[in-house]
Amino acid sequence: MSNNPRKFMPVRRNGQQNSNNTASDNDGRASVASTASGTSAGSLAGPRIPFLPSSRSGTTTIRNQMNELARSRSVVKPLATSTLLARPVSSLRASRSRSPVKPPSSPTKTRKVVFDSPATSPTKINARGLPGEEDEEPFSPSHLVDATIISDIDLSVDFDPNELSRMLADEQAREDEARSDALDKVLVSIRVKPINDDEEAWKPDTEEAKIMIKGQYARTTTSVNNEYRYDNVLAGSNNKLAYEATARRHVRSAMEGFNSVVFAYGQTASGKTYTLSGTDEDPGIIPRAMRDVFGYIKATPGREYLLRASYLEIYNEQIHDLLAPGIGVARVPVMLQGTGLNVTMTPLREEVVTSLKAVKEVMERGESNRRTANTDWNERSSRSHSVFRLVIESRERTAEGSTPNLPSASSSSKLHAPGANGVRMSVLSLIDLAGSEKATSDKERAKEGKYINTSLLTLGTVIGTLAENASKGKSDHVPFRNSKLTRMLQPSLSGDARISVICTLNPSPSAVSESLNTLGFASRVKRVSLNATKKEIVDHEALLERYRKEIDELKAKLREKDAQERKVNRRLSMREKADEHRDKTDLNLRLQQLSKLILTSQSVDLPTETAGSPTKLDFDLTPYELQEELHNARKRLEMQETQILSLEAALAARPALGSDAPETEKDKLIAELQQTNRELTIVVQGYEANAGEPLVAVKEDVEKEWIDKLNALEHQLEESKSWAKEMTKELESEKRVRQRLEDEKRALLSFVTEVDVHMRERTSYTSSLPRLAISTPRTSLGNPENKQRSLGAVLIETSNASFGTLGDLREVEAKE
Ligand SMILES: Nc1ncnc2c1ncn2[C@@H]1O[C@H](COP(=O)(O)OP(=O)(O)OP(=O)(O)O)[C@@H](O)[C@H]1O
Repeated sequence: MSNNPRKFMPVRRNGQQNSNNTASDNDGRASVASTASGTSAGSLAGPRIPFLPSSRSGTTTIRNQMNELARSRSVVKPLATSTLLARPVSSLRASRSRSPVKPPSSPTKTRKVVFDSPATSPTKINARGLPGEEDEEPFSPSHLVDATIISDIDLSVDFDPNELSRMLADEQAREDEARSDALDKVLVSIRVKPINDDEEAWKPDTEEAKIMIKGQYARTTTSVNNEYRYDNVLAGSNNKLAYEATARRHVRSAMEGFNSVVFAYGQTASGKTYTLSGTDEDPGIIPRAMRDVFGYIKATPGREYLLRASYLEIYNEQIHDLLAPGIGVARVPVMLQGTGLNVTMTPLREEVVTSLKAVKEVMERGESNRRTANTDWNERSSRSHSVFRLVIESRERTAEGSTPNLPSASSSSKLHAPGANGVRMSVLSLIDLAGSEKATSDKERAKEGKYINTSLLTLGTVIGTLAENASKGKSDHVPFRNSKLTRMLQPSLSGDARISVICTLNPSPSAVSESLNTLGFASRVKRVSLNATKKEIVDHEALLERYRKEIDELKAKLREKDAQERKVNRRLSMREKADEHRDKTDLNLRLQQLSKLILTSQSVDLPTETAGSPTKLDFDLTPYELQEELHNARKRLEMQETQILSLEAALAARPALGSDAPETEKDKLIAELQQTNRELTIVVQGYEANAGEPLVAVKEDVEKEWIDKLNALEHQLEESKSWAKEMTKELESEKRVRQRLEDEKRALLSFVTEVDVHMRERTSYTSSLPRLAISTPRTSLGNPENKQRSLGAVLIETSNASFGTLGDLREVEAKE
């Protein structure tokens, strides 16, 4: 389990873990991973329980808590999504109104109902799952998990509280769709920007989906119509509501195989960008749409998907690929080719995206390219049309086609036979149009304004003609070719897409005439008829199919190699064995890379947050924390792998240039290829640097450890050296003392010898004299030898007394 990063759930460090409803924001995010994977795992492969080390007693409690939480989710989540949806909407509404979802007084009580109260339990339990007081309805097993008893604690901490209502809204939308075929018309919504000024010229009625101009301002216009009705009229700043009302259905349609277009139209500063992009706190249509795309994949186990994103802008009637290499004007402009429904853009870079994070990265890159094109990018952004496109390829999953590193046994039974269906391909286009504006005296602005107004005017004319044709059954010429914008939108506007238009309005009295224009455009768009159909494309056109084929081939090759390996009596040299091993590793690597590009409900990860991993390994981390580090590192590597593959895919998808193509075209292509090559090199270098990062970290740590040790040893050495110096000094002084003593000894000996000689001479002289009657006591001096000795001893003692070194002298003598 720990080998598969997707199955690993990161948990905060330092013993913090998700705990009930007191979890912090960060905990909430961490548990998104578990909830998201837990949901799909619950339906296909059982609940995923995070890796937790069993040896550490401190974490055992955490593990128990987590496991309990996982068990509770495995019971509650599938029912919270699928079972609730399976019930009629009306009954759900009834049950919600009877007993609204409330936080329980004690979190453990609700869980007890799920796990500890078997049907035989004599305890009476009420509909809220609490023992004791009874409700009117007696407890029955069918109430075990129900909308009425699911409390917040049973949902993950990050569970969107409006998820249920969104599902209900979905159901409602589905019913609406089936009833009125609403998506065969353009969905037209008006969004009125809130202004601080009390004075507003317009009065939106969101309930009735109409907007009225206030009396005093109506008189100032030539319009006879003072009230306008649309599919939606929105006021306020809530982007979530705006998304749900205007774009959600279209995103789902795109996932189901219909081309879908959502665009915002309106005067400058009326709120188009706010509606499409939103803010960090309240994301707009594009980020919400992307989240729903991945949510849809997650909720659709029967299909597999390949997503490709592109981002472009139309500025001064030129299309710029915001993801293409080159900067600003150096970038090769995108050309529109083909006619009618077959208009294509080339060269246009499409990048395979496998996660929300990757989509965000693509968008940010696009924005930054936009910025480099013009220092005053903010100004420019409002003066160019920007188009974010997501190509969605999908097909039914087959048992063979299930991703290789996932457990297919449990899911294969749900899958269809191979080749049952072709590949569906659709494009979701999210367009932020430039703001329409009045004439200006500034030359540059006037030029931009001319282009903007030309394209918007052409859009209006095209829409008007289409509306006329539709309502009067005519087939008048539609001037699509008069602007790049309308030409690009031709396939969609011709009916082959589901379209939602959000017309943004500045309610200020000073903008009444612009607002009337916008409402006029909205009314015309409303009359356009659409007839979008699902498209199944031939195999070789779909990247998904190409990848799938390659995957199948790789698998076949691997099987063949395995079979060969098993053959008996197969003798291989070491070199052959190494080659074979390397071949297999390469095949496996490519297989894994391709498999990652194909998204399935199991592989999609909704949470986007990945905590930045520290670059150094801390050996004091617990095994669990190290596992977390590893997980983060793997995620980073995966992202880079995907980036490499996206670039490869972009290369593969590049249209081949015919041999008769003009030289300039060839040069352009070569320049582009060189740039792509450079990018690939940079990414690969980054990848390699990252891949080596753990090693670098280990090396740094080991080095640090050894440097510390070395310093300690050097210190020790210094101490020893100074000790040795001291010793040498002492020895020197000892030596000097010894020398002095020897000199003294020698002097003393010669003195003694001299004295002895002198004494002997004196004795012989005395003995030659006539004997004196001197009475000498009979002591030791009676013996001449003793006499001599005693004198020597006396002298020596005298000399010792004067030098005080007799002991030393004796010692030296003894040694000698
Ligand atoms: N519904 C809204 N709620 C709150 N603020 C809004 C809303 N609509 C627009 N705004 C604010 O009004 C300002 C202008 O909005 P925005 O940039 O979205 O206009 P725009 O139509 O995209 O302009 P342009 O055509 O020049 O690009 C921004 O500061 C934005 O935050």
